[in-house]
Amino acid sequence: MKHVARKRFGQNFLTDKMVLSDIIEAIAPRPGQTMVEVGPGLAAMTALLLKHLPHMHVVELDRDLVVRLEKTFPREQLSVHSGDALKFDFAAIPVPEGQKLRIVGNLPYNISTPLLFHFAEFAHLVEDQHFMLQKEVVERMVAPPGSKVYGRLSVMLQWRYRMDLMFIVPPTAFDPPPRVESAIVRMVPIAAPLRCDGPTLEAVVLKAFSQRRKVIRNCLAGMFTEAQLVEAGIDPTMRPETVGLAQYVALANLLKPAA
Ligand SMILES: C[S@@+](CC[C@H](N)C(=O)[O-])C[C@H]1O[C@@H](n2cnc3c(N)ncnc32)[C@H](O)[C@@H]1O
Repeated sequence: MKHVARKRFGQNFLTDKMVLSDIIEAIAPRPGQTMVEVGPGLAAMTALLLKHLPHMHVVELDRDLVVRLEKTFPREQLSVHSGDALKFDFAAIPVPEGQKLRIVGNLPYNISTPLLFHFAEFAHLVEDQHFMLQKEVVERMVAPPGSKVYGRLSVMLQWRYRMDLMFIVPPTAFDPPPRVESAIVRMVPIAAPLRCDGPTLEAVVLKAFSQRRKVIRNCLAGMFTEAQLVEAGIDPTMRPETVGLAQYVALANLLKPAA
Protein backbone atom coordinates (compact mmCIF):
# COMPACT_ATOMS: atom_id res chain seq x y z
CA MET A 1 0.00 0.00 0.00
CA LYS A 2 1.28 3.46 -0.85
CA HIS A 3 2.44 5.42 2.19
CA VAL A 4 1.03 8.95 2.38
CA ALA A 5 3.73 11.36 3.63
CA ARG A 6 2.96 12.80 7.07
CA LYS A 7 3.84 16.44 7.47
CA ARG A 8 3.91 16.29 11.26
CA PHE A 9 6.77 13.77 11.06
CA GLY A 10 8.69 15.95 8.60
CA GLN A 11 8.34 13.31 5.90
CA ASN A 12 10.01 14.24 2.61
CA PHE A 13 11.24 11.06 1.00
CA LEU A 14 14.37 11.04 -1.13
CA THR A 15 13.69 9.74 -4.61
CA ASP A 16 16.56 11.10 -6.75
CA LYS A 17 18.88 8.16 -7.50
CA MET A 18 21.90 10.36 -8.26
CA VAL A 19 21.55 12.24 -4.96
CA LEU A 20 21.10 8.96 -3.09
CA SER A 21 24.24 7.55 -4.67
CA ASP A 22 26.19 10.75 -3.83
CA ILE A 23 25.08 10.46 -0.20
CA ILE A 24 26.13 6.81 0.05
CA GLU A 25 29.48 7.73 -1.51
CA ALA A 26 29.95 10.53 1.06
CA ILE A 27 29.11 8.14 3.91
CA ALA A 28 31.34 5.37 2.47
CA PRO A 29 29.94 2.51 4.59
CA ARG A 30 32.29 -0.44 5.23
CA PRO A 31 31.36 -3.94 6.40
CA GLY A 32 31.95 -4.36 10.13
CA GLN A 33 31.04 -0.78 10.99
CA THR A 34 28.16 -0.13 13.39
CA MET A 35 25.71 2.25 11.76
CA VAL A 36 22.41 3.75 12.86
CA GLU A 37 20.09 5.66 10.57
CA VAL A 38 17.65 8.13 12.09
CA GLY A 39 14.30 8.38 10.28
CA PRO A 40 14.73 5.67 7.60
CA GLY A 41 11.23 6.35 6.22
CA LEU A 42 10.63 4.23 3.12
CA ALA A 43 14.23 2.95 3.31
CA ALA A 44 15.64 4.71 0.25
CA MET A 45 19.00 5.20 2.00
CA THR A 46 18.69 2.10 4.19
CA ALA A 47 18.43 -0.30 1.23
CA LEU A 48 21.57 1.19 -0.37
CA LEU A 49 23.51 1.18 2.91
CA LEU A 50 22.61 -2.48 3.37
CA LYS A 51 24.36 -3.28 0.09
CA HIS A 52 27.59 -2.46 1.95
CA LEU A 53 26.72 -3.50 5.50
CA PRO A 54 25.54 -6.95 6.59
CA HIS A 55 23.56 -5.31 9.43
CA MET A 56 22.50 -1.86 10.65
CA HIS A 57 20.16 -0.13 13.09
CA VAL A 58 17.35 2.35 12.37
CA VAL A 59 15.26 4.58 14.67
CA GLU A 60 11.82 5.48 13.28
CA LEU A 61 8.90 7.27 14.97
CA ASP A 62 6.11 6.52 12.47
CA ARG A 63 4.63 3.16 13.49
CA ASP A 64 3.28 2.43 9.99
CA LEU A 65 6.80 2.80 8.63
CA VAL A 66 8.18 0.63 11.44
CA VAL A 67 5.80 -2.19 10.41
CA ARG A 68 6.78 -1.73 6.76
CA LEU A 69 10.52 -1.84 7.61
CA GLU A 70 10.07 -4.98 9.73
CA LYS A 71 8.22 -6.68 6.88
CA THR A 72 10.79 -5.66 4.26
CA PHE A 73 14.06 -6.53 5.98
CA PRO A 74 14.96 -9.63 8.03
CA ARG A 75 15.92 -9.01 11.66
CA GLU A 76 19.45 -10.29 11.08
CA GLN A 77 19.90 -7.45 8.60
CA LEU A 78 18.01 -4.58 10.22
CA SER A 79 17.39 -3.80 13.90
CA VAL A 80 14.35 -1.53 13.90
CA HIS A 81 14.02 0.69 16.99
CA SER A 82 10.49 2.03 17.12
CA GLY A 83 10.36 5.41 18.86
CA ASP A 84 11.45 8.99 19.10
CA ALA A 85 15.10 9.68 18.18
CA LEU A 86 15.02 12.67 20.57
CA LYS A 87 14.63 10.21 23.45
CA PHE A 88 16.70 7.40 22.01
CA ASP A 89 19.71 6.23 24.00
CA PHE A 90 22.39 5.88 21.31
CA ALA A 91 24.75 4.51 23.99
CA ALA A 92 22.52 1.41 24.15
CA ILE A 93 23.54 0.29 20.63
CA PRO A 94 26.20 -2.40 21.04
CA VAL A 95 29.50 -1.49 19.38
CA PRO A 96 32.49 -3.87 19.18
CA GLU A 97 35.48 -3.05 21.41
CA GLY A 98 37.64 -0.30 19.90
CA GLN A 99 34.94 0.85 17.47
CA LYS A 100 32.61 3.84 17.44
CA LEU A 101 29.11 4.41 16.13
CA ARG A 102 28.33 6.02 12.78
CA ILE A 103 25.06 8.00 12.65
CA VAL A 104 23.35 8.95 9.39
CA GLY A 105 19.97 10.30 8.36
CA ASN A 106 17.80 12.51 6.24
CA LEU A 107 16.48 14.21 9.35
CA PRO A 108 12.99 15.60 9.98
CA TYR A 109 13.65 19.35 9.57
CA ASN A 110 11.03 20.40 12.15
CA ILE A 111 13.14 18.97 15.00
CA SER A 112 16.65 19.28 13.56
CA THR A 113 18.12 21.60 16.22
CA PRO A 114 16.96 19.57 19.26
CA LEU A 115 18.11 16.41 17.46
CA LEU A 116 21.58 17.86 16.86
CA PHE A 117 21.85 18.78 20.56
CA HIS A 118 20.66 15.28 21.54
CA PHE A 119 23.31 13.65 19.31
CA ALA A 120 25.96 15.91 20.90
CA GLU A 121 25.40 14.09 24.22
CA PHE A 122 26.79 10.94 22.57
CA ALA A 123 29.65 12.62 20.65
CA HIS A 124 32.29 10.70 22.66
CA LEU A 125 30.85 7.39 21.36
CA VAL A 126 30.55 8.50 17.74
CA GLU A 127 32.97 8.20 14.82
CA ASP A 128 31.04 10.49 12.51
CA GLN A 129 27.57 11.74 11.49
CA HIS A 130 26.22 12.46 8.02
CA PHE A 131 22.94 14.30 7.85
CA MET A 132 20.60 15.86 5.34
CA LEU A 133 19.27 19.10 6.80
CA GLN A 134 17.74 22.34 5.66
CA LYS A 135 20.54 24.22 3.85
CA GLU A 136 20.17 27.30 6.09
CA VAL A 137 20.68 25.14 9.18
CA VAL A 138 23.88 23.62 7.77
CA GLU A 139 25.11 27.11 6.85
CA ARG A 140 24.57 28.19 10.48
CA MET A 141 26.35 25.08 11.78
CA VAL A 142 29.52 25.68 9.76
CA ALA A 143 29.53 29.53 9.85
CA PRO A 144 32.79 31.15 11.02
CA PRO A 145 32.83 34.16 13.38
CA GLY A 146 32.01 37.33 11.45
CA SER A 147 29.40 35.59 9.32
CA LYS A 148 25.83 36.94 9.53
CA VAL A 149 24.55 33.44 10.37
CA TYR A 150 27.16 32.63 13.05
CA GLY A 151 25.28 32.04 16.31
CA ARG A 152 24.40 29.64 19.11
CA LEU A 153 24.25 26.58 16.84
CA SER A 154 27.66 27.40 15.29
CA VAL A 155 29.43 27.84 18.64
CA MET A 156 27.86 24.88 20.44
CA LEU A 157 28.41 22.45 17.56
CA GLN A 158 31.87 23.74 16.53
CA TRP A 159 32.92 23.15 20.15
CA ARG A 160 32.15 19.42 19.72
CA TYR A 161 32.56 18.71 15.97
CA ARG A 162 34.60 19.42 12.88
CA MET A 163 31.93 20.02 10.22
CA ASP A 164 31.77 20.30 6.44
CA LEU A 165 28.91 21.18 4.13
CA MET A 166 29.37 18.42 1.53
CA PHE A 167 26.79 19.36 -1.14
CA ILE A 168 23.44 21.02 -1.72
CA VAL A 169 20.31 19.07 -2.63
CA PRO A 170 17.38 20.71 -4.49
CA PRO A 171 13.72 20.23 -3.43
CA THR A 172 13.10 18.22 -6.62
CA ALA A 173 15.11 15.31 -5.15
CA PHE A 174 12.25 14.56 -2.71
CA ASP A 175 8.64 13.40 -2.75
CA PRO A 176 6.88 15.52 -1.62
CA PRO A 177 9.41 18.31 -2.28
CA PRO A 178 10.21 20.46 0.77
CA ARG A 179 9.84 24.23 0.43
CA VAL A 180 13.52 24.79 1.15
CA GLU A 181 16.89 23.71 -0.22
CA SER A 182 18.73 20.98 1.66
CA ALA A 183 22.38 20.15 2.27
CA ILE A 184 24.47 17.20 3.41
CA VAL A 185 26.73 17.88 6.38
CA ARG A 186 29.57 15.70 7.70
CA MET A 187 30.21 16.02 11.44
CA VAL A 188 33.29 14.46 13.04
CA PRO A 189 33.50 14.69 16.85
CA ILE A 190 36.61 16.48 18.10
CA ALA A 191 38.66 14.06 20.21
CA ALA A 192 39.63 16.66 22.82
CA PRO A 193 37.18 19.61 22.78
CA LEU A 194 38.35 22.82 24.54
CA ARG A 195 37.80 22.11 28.22
CA CYS A 196 34.72 23.77 29.71
CA ASP A 197 31.39 23.04 31.35
CA GLY A 198 28.82 22.48 28.56
CA PRO A 199 25.70 23.90 30.27
CA THR A 200 27.69 27.02 31.32
CA LEU A 201 28.93 27.55 27.74
CA GLU A 202 25.35 27.11 26.53
CA ALA A 203 24.09 29.72 29.03
CA VAL A 204 26.78 32.24 28.00
CA VAL A 205 26.15 31.74 24.29
CA LEU A 206 22.38 31.93 24.69
CA LYS A 207 22.66 35.27 26.49
CA ALA A 208 25.29 36.61 24.08
CA PHE A 209 23.16 35.96 21.01
CA SER A 210 19.83 37.03 22.50
CA GLN A 211 20.48 40.58 21.25
CA ARG A 212 22.73 40.17 18.23
CA ARG A 213 22.86 43.84 17.31
CA LYS A 214 24.16 45.05 20.67
CA VAL A 215 27.84 45.07 21.62
CA ILE A 216 28.98 42.09 23.71
CA ARG A 217 29.48 44.27 26.84
CA ASN A 218 25.74 45.05 26.82
CA CYS A 219 24.62 41.56 25.78
CA LEU A 220 26.49 40.00 28.69
CA ALA A 221 25.86 42.77 31.26
CA GLY A 222 25.03 41.22 34.62
CA MET A 223 26.90 38.03 33.76
CA PHE A 224 30.40 39.48 33.15
CA THR A 225 32.16 42.75 33.96
CA GLU A 226 34.06 44.57 31.26
CA ALA A 227 37.32 43.52 32.96
CA GLN A 228 36.30 39.85 32.69
CA LEU A 229 35.56 40.24 28.99
CA VAL A 230 39.05 41.67 28.48
CA GLU A 231 40.48 38.80 30.57
CA ALA A 232 38.80 36.37 28.13
CA GLY A 233 40.48 38.15 25.22
CA ILE A 234 37.35 40.00 24.09
CA ASP A 235 37.12 43.67 23.10
CA PRO A 236 33.91 44.75 24.95
CA THR A 237 32.74 46.71 21.88
CA MET A 238 32.70 43.60 19.66
CA ARG A 239 29.38 42.20 18.50
CA PRO A 240 28.49 38.67 19.61
CA GLU A 241 28.81 37.30 16.06
CA THR A 242 32.50 38.28 15.87
CA VAL A 243 33.51 36.56 19.14
CA GLY A 244 35.23 33.21 18.50
CA LEU A 245 34.67 29.82 20.12
CA ALA A 246 37.87 30.02 22.22
CA GLN A 247 36.69 33.33 23.74
CA TYR A 248 33.24 31.96 24.59
CA VAL A 249 34.95 28.97 26.21
CA ALA A 250 37.22 31.35 28.18
CA LEU A 251 34.12 33.20 29.43
CA ALA A 252 32.40 29.95 30.47
CA ASN A 253 35.55 28.98 32.37
CA LEU A 254 35.47 32.32 34.23
CA LEU A 255 31.92 31.54 35.45
CA LYS A 256 32.55 27.87 36.19
CA PRO A 257 36.05 26.43 35.73
CA ALA A 258 36.10 23.11 33.83
CA ALA A 259 36.03 20.09 36.16
C1 LIG B 1 12.83 13.66 5.86
S1 LIG B 1 12.13 12.05 6.17
C2 LIG B 1 13.42 11.01 5.56
C3 LIG B 1 12.99 9.64 5.18
C4 LIG B 1 14.02 8.76 4.45
N1 LIG B 1 15.22 8.61 5.23
C5 LIG B 1 14.36 9.32 3.09
O1 LIG B 1 15.45 9.89 2.96
O2 LIG B 1 13.55 9.20 2.17
C6 LIG B 1 12.30 11.99 7.95
C7 LIG B 1 12.02 10.64 8.59
O3 LIG B 1 12.18 10.77 10.01
C8 LIG B 1 11.08 10.17 10.68
N2 LIG B 1 10.90 10.88 11.97
C9 LIG B 1 10.28 12.05 12.21
N3 LIG B 1 10.40 12.41 13.50
C10 LIG B 1 11.15 11.44 14.09
C11 LIG B 1 11.63 11.23 15.41
N4 LIG B 1 11.38 12.10 16.38
N5 LIG B 1 12.38 10.12 15.68
C12 LIG B 1 12.64 9.21 14.67
N6 LIG B 1 12.23 9.36 13.40
C13 LIG B 1 11.49 10.46 13.11
C14 LIG B 1 9.90 10.36 9.72
O4 LIG B 1 8.84 9.48 9.98
C15 LIG B 1 10.61 10.11 8.37
O5 LIG B 1 10.67 8.73 8.11
